[in-house]
Amino acid sequence: MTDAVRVRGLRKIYHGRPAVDGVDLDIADGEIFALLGPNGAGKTTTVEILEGFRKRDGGEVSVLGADPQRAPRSWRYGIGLVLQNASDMADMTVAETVRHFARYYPDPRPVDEVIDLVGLTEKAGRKVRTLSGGQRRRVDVAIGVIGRPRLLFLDEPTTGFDPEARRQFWALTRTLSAQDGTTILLTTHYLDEVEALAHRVAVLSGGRIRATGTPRDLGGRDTAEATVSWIEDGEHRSTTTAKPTGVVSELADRLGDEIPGLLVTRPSLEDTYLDLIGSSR
Ligand SMILES: Nc1ncnc2c1ncn2[C@@H]1O[C@H](COP(=O)(O)OP(=O)(O)OP(=O)(O)O)[C@@H](O)[C@H]1O
Repeated sequence: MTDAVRVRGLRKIYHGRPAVDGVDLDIADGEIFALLGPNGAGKTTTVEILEGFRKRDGGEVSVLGADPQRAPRSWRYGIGLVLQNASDMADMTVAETVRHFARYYPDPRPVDEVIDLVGLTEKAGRKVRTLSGGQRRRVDVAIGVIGRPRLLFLDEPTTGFDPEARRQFWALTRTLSAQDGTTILLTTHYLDEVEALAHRVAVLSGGRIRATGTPRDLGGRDTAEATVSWIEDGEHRSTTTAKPTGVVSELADRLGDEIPGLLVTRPSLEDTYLDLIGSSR
């Protein structure tokens, strides 16, 4: 598999202080990759360097096979950006806005097809400023994908969404990934978004990658000790163990096949994330 993004030893310094301090990243073609980190971690700086909007102070960067600082204009056609409120332009309708952006690309998707993809067909004739926040964000996505990008950057895409709008947005992101094989780099503060969408996630804190993995195995949480809890003699009991299956079968021998109140848990993504960023501070 080829890599859509390859970064080695990336550094960016502001006023003598590193904001990005030796970051390595590999994002495979077709992957949904999340960059997760607290405020000031260096996410925006990293992503804007990958997008070609900021210059780095050190390291190597390859995005779709080119160095963003030296890439030809045609390179940009392969990149899609979903920026916050890109669609808050003028007094234009949804269709007019999407058509306007289509003109920047040599081989845009059909405007109607993109409006349908983002679920705005019924609103195509409405002025963008009359739409809800979630609907406007869909217009931002339509603008981001109109040029058939191979790599799409989603910057905190669901901030301010209600739960239903978030789920709809997640479904749209999965469709883009599954239908077109679009590689997606997502920055987010939301752990449930990472679990719902990302094939892999990197935790960035203090300008450094603290861990990379699937959301499931991040920081070794899939192999971390489990807590087994149950009810016995009317009391809640629990134990921490590396071998939960053994504990459960022992309990079943003692208490019968239906162990009252049985629960087996491992550290949540939130536990692991807070540990990772906590220990980096
Ligand atoms: N143009 C700039 N000039 C000086 N310092 C900057 C500049 N841009 C970012 N920084 C600093 O670099 C660090 C990383 O900022 P960055 O915006 O990349 O973080 P982030 O992870 O995107 O944070 P957030 O989640 O708050 O958006 C911060 O300490 C920030 O103050």
